[in-house]
Amino acid sequence: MVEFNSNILVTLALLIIVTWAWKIASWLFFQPKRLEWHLRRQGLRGNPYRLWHGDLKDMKSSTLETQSKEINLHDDISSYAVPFDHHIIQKYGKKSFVWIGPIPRLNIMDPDMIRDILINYNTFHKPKGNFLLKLLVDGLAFEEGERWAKLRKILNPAFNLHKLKNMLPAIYLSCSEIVSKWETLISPTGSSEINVLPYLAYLSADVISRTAFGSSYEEGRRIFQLQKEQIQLILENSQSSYIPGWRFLPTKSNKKMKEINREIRAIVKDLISKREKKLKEGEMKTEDLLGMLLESNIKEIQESGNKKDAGITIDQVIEECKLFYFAGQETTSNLLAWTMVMLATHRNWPERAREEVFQVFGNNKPDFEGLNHLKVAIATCDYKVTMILNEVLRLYPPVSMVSRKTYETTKLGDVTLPPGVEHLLHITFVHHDTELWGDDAKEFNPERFSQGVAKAVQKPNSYFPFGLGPRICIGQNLATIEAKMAVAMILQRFLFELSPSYLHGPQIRLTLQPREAIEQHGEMVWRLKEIDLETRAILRDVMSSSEKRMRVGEKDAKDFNPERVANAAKKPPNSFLPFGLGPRIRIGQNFAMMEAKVAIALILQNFSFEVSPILCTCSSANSSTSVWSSNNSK
Ligand code: HEM
Repeated sequence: MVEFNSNILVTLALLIIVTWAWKIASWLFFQPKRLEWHLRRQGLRGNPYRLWHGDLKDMKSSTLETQSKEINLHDDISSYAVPFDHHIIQKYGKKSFVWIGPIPRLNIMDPDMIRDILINYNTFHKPKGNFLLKLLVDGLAFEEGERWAKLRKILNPAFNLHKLKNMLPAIYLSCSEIVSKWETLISPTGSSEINVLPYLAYLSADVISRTAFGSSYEEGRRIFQLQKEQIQLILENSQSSYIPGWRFLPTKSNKKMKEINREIRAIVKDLISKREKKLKEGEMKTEDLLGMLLESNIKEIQESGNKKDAGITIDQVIEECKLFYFAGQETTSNLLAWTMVMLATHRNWPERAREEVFQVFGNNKPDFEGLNHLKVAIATCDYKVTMILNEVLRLYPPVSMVSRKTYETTKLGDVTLPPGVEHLLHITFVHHDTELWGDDAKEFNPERFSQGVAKAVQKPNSYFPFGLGPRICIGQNLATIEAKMAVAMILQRFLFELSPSYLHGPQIRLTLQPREAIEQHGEMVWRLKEIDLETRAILRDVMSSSEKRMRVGEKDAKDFNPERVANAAKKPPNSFLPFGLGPRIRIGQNFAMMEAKVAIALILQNFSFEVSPILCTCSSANSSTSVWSSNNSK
């Protein structure tokens, strides 16, 4: 009997071992080989499958090698930020694939395919099984099918543009805190070098804290810090190959990640219960995301006739709140960081946008009483600032790629995909494609959006910084309002330029970030110069009078006649070149002009002056001393 039992046990153990061995062999070898055969048969190309790692090792080394170097602002960022995929596309063409371990991932850059994939969200799913990412966030962004539809229905009302306008005071407070802080950091001489990155990160975390929880940044601070730590751990883990079951092992980093997750959940839970208590006591209006989410949830339950599974549980509410932080913080702060880089290096654009900001905001700081005006201002401050933000989102899309996976045989264009293939929709590559955007695709030119997004694109679906279709970013309006408000308030108060120590090198760590943000030790510094109220008024006048000057004709070439410069465009090309010409034109041109305009305007406002009789105009520049006699005109 004992012998019989032990025979059964041995057979069972053997059976289990053989089954697992077969599963592992299939997962590591037979399945990838079968998928490869299907793809190659249909004209798709990529590296031959290499056991377990696929292309992961090459991907890691090519990223490290490429990103150890610095690039110029005008260089192509696609080959820098996503070097391996870029290399594969160059080598095998647009119909190519990359091996993510044993899984082939197609490179998708065709706008029609992008539409087909993102519209058919029930066929093309978000790849599941990324446990590490799930530790960081879960909820709407990772749900599928009916669960996703139910959640989206409950969450949608909270992100409605009309409701978001009620959050303007909260967003204003966050922006105001940052610009006031910068004002205090600026030295009495009026200009200072400030590392703006931490402030931009603070700003978008603060906006989420205030709009989601109606509380200050301080209360949400811990969540923000913990999520940053979690992202770091996840990135470290995701760089090694995936091993099934690894997550259950009590490794140091697995334990740390679970601990962080528990702490974040506890903080959010506490915030929610305080919120619910206040709601019950009728103390607080429901004008924050959490309040609206809870309200919308109650409505959903009531409309379903109080069905048990209608609405969402407290655990799901916690996940959504974590998701707001995750999805909204880094994305928006990177949008702002790239906007500042672009404005600092394309000086005519801040001037043009500043003019618009002065027109809608006036010279005064917007304050609480002026919030109604602010609502109108933000809605109308819609031209140049929006053009700039659209162009930044095109060139530096914070979410630079989205992925999908098919779990059944699916047709995509002229290819039939076997189940198990992933798709990477390269937002950056599509946004930089000269076939879709013209020869200047890689240049910063907000003008292309002057007639709106629909007219800027040559082919539909070639611009999708917020995704497309039913799963388009739910926070798009919130991010846009925050970015507009922040850019407007920064332009209204500061002139800025990049510090010479800035190193350009956009890299993807979940989002597309400046190199400094990743290296953490580097600094993305701007030389900020505060524009005081008086100067703002002068600046505004200088700007509007420049329009009048444009209409004036020319006089004799040797006379001092500033009016002629306004007509320089009518002169033969290249006959006015005080800052040089071509690609090496002085980078500081606009900054110098702005500074000179402000200085001259202030001098003219405060002094009348004349050249002293002792000034000798024919002596050499080195030996002569310019002397003015001035009278304070006040
Ligand atoms: C500049 C800022 C932002 C950018 C560029 C951005 C980009 C995107 C993109 C491309 C997607 C689609 C992902 C996919 O299809 O796989 C997405 C989805 C999402 N975003 Fe954003 N986002 C931004 C800000 C925000 C903010 C502020 C929030 C919330 C507070 C947010 C919440 C979400 C959520 C919840 C989803 C998932 C939607 C769903 O699956 O139904 N995002 N975002």
